[in-house]
Amino acid sequence: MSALFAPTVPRLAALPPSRRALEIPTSPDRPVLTARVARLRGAGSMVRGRISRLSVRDVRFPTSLGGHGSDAMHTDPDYSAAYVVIETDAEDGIKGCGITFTLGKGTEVVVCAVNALAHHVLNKDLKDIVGDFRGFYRQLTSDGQLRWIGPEKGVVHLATAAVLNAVWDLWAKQEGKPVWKLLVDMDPRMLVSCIDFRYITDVLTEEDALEILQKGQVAKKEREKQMLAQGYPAYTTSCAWLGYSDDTLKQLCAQALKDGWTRFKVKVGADLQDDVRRCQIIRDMIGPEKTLMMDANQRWDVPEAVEWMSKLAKFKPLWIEEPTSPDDILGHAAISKALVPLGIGIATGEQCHNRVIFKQLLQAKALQFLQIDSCRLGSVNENLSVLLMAKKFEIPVCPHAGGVGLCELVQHLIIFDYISVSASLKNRMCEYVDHLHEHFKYPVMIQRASYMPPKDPGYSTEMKEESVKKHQYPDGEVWKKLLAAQEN
Ligand SMILES: C[C@H](O)[C@@H](O)[C@@H](O)[C@H](O)C(=O)O
Ligand SMILES: [Mg+2]
Repeated sequence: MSALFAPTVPRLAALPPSRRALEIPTSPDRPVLTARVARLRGAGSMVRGRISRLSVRDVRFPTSLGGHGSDAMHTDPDYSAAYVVIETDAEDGIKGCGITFTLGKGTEVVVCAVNALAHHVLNKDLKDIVGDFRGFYRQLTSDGQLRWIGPEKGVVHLATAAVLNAVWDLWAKQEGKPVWKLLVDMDPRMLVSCIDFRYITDVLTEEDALEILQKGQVAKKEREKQMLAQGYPAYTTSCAWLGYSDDTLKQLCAQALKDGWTRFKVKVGADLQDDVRRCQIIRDMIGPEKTLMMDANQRWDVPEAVEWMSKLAKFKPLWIEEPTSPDDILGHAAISKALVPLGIGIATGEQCHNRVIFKQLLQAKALQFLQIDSCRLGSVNENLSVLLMAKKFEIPVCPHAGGVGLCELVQHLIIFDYISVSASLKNRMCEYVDHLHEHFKYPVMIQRASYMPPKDPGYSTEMKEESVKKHQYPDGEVWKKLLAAQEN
């Protein structure tokens, strides 16, 4: 269902001045706002226009019909997105598109949350937003009424990500650069000004962040060239969804090997005997040298995770992903302590609420591979803080991708990370899943099992209008047919 927001009179205008002050969460550093805007202008920035319109649509793909995306906890996922488009009055016709990844019915709840946040964006000058991005991020995440159903977690945070992803897309399009390049070229002080450091200054201060980013400037040009020539290494999850038959698994694995893939992820966690059989098939097919990862999608309690993985250790997995609840930091630490001696690392992050939980996972030595997600955290802004914390703790970042659009988005973050932050490819790779790219205007490009840096301006978030129309729920052609068939 589509919800459209025409320009409205700002809600604040109706309030007496005394209340207005209460309604606007002040930016931590509003006094330097003008300095930042000046810096933007000084950098020859092209930023322009006032946000005049925001629309959000519920777009769903019936992936559950083929068992695609299935795991031990999500047995029938319909890959979906709350798809946000923002427009400005700048008359250049450029729109910012943002998504957040959801599953089926969850989308309608996220769409409501985007609508509830829309007034923070409407009638704002893009220049003011990006000139004080930290302040704007905090305005969205500190809404005095909406933060009660977060804060910075769950539905309201997914919605924040969709909105901010659209802002980043708009900004990068206006600058004529892909987001990764916008970030790589950005002055480190400006990058730092996009991050909300609240709650993480015990491990990462603004000064620490600046120092990391300044060090990252060294040999940056060479790393950029390297990325453009070779791309960022990827692994595939496409062969081994839990709902696939052994025949499908074998067929897809054979094809992936032919296509040059060397790193594979298999879903586990529902039934031990099934896991043993499927892991044996895949290990036999890929041989002892290629990399295998396992993903339990939060299925186990802590002792169960250790016991189960001890039985799968013979298949030499590099990591077990989400062995238990994503909120259980100490549980992850305990599992890590038990499994690292067996050569198995812990990976987690696709359902990690925010930078605070990532901070604690790092502090507690609860993970060996950190999986950022472009749509679960508060967009580029919050992801920047996590990339910098991971660098400080020297933990490799291996982003979560797949779903619908996650590969398109996260490639920008990890390419930036390599060029400007980590400067390392050791133990690093980005997830790839071969679904639904055809619905995007600027789909990812994979060559030799690597992500080739996107060249089109923006965040690669724009979907093809005909795909959106067809898959909108429940009125799109695809869903009308499916729903009618269900009734008969
Ligand atoms: C429901 C989804 O497909 C998940 O299974 C998927 O994101 C997965 O955890 C992954 O790591 O790719
Ligand atoms: Mg996973």
